Amino acid sequence: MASKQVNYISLETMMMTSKEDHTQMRAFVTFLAGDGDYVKGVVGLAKGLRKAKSRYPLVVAVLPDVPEEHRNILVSQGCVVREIEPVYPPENQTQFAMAYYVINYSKLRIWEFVEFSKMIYLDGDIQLFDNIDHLFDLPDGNLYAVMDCFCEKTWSHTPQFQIGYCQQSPNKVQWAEEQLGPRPSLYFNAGMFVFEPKMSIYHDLLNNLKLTQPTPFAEQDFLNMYFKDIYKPIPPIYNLVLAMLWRHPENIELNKAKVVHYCAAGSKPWRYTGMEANMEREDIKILVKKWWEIYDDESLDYKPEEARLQLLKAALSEFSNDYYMLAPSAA
Ligand SMILES: O=c1ccn([C@@H]2O[C@H](COP(=O)(O)OP(=O)(O)O)[C@@H](O)[C@H]2O)c(=O)[nH]1
Ligand SMILES: OC[C@H]1O[C@H](O[C@@H]2[C@@H](O)[C@H](O)[C@@H](O)[C@H](O)[C@@H]2O)[C@H](O)[C@@H](O)[C@H]1O
Ligand SMILES: [Mn+2]
Repeated sequence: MASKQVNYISLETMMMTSKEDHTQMRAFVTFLAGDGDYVKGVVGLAKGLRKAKSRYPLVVAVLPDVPEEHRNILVSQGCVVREIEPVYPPENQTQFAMAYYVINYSKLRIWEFVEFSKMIYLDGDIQLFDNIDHLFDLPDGNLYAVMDCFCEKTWSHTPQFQIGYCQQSPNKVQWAEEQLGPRPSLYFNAGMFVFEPKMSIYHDLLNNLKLTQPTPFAEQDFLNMYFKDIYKPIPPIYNLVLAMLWRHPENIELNKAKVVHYCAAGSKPWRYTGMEANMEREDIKILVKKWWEIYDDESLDYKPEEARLQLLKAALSEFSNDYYMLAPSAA
């Protein structure tokens, strides 16, 4: 019996011929700036995506000031590291809600990652506790994100905060149109959003930025202005803004949260002390502990050989399906 000559084509060739059309390239993307401790957030995110068995890679858009050592840590965790140039807002006297928000405009560079047809942006202070790959299948042409909450004092500069209005509970305090003008459009938290990179949008974003007076929530305000006509809200389980736990508990089912956003003051797990307002809450302590369990779990570290094997298995199963369909029936 002649040995069955099997020509093992390269894994890369297999992947090139895989069913998934390469215009359907998809990835998660996050943003990292500075040489500080946010790199821990990104490592945690990479491990959380692995624990959730996501099919897609994590691209990290890094500013030039991210040190080689941090970039190597991210590569060792299976991340795709892409350096971007900073984006600055026009000259301004704005008091940003947080002084460092000025660097967050650099997030806009992710619209030029056009080798990907669809991406999900996640802040570095976000963690996944369930698989959200299905969000990549949301219809094209919209930007999908979770609605924010206006009740924290970081919003004290806004009319909605001053009258106690919040889009999360629109009937609690009515928005008086005659005095205040039209109700604000639905407003999303820019810590997580599903979007399609496109050069035409990228250039239009940067051109519009030059003409837009910066505001306290920096690029988040700008993105809400720019995408207000195509923004589509998705449920809070996809970006639990922690303040919702004490501001709108009726809107939250904590055990169903697939994505948690550690954006409340004092809630960054890698800096957590429990001293700031609301940080002594049991649910906050549990969420911080859950973040550390993933961060410290060595079984979730990236293992290149295992990753290649997974790729090979996926490619072989697709390839063999095609092969048996094409191969002559056995004699
Ligand atoms: O020194 C910093 C500050 C911010 N970021 C990135 O910018 C995102 C937005 O900032 P942050 O999450 O602190 O804003 P918040 O959601 O807490 O308002 C972070 O998640 C990080 O991805 C960073 O890499 N280094
Ligand atoms: O640079 C502006 C930032 O704006 C957002 O911050 C949050 C945070 O400040 C909370 O403390 C507020 O309560 C919340 O409403 C606000 O959205 C995004 O999460 C972040 O990625 C970034 O875009
Ligand atoms: Mn954040």
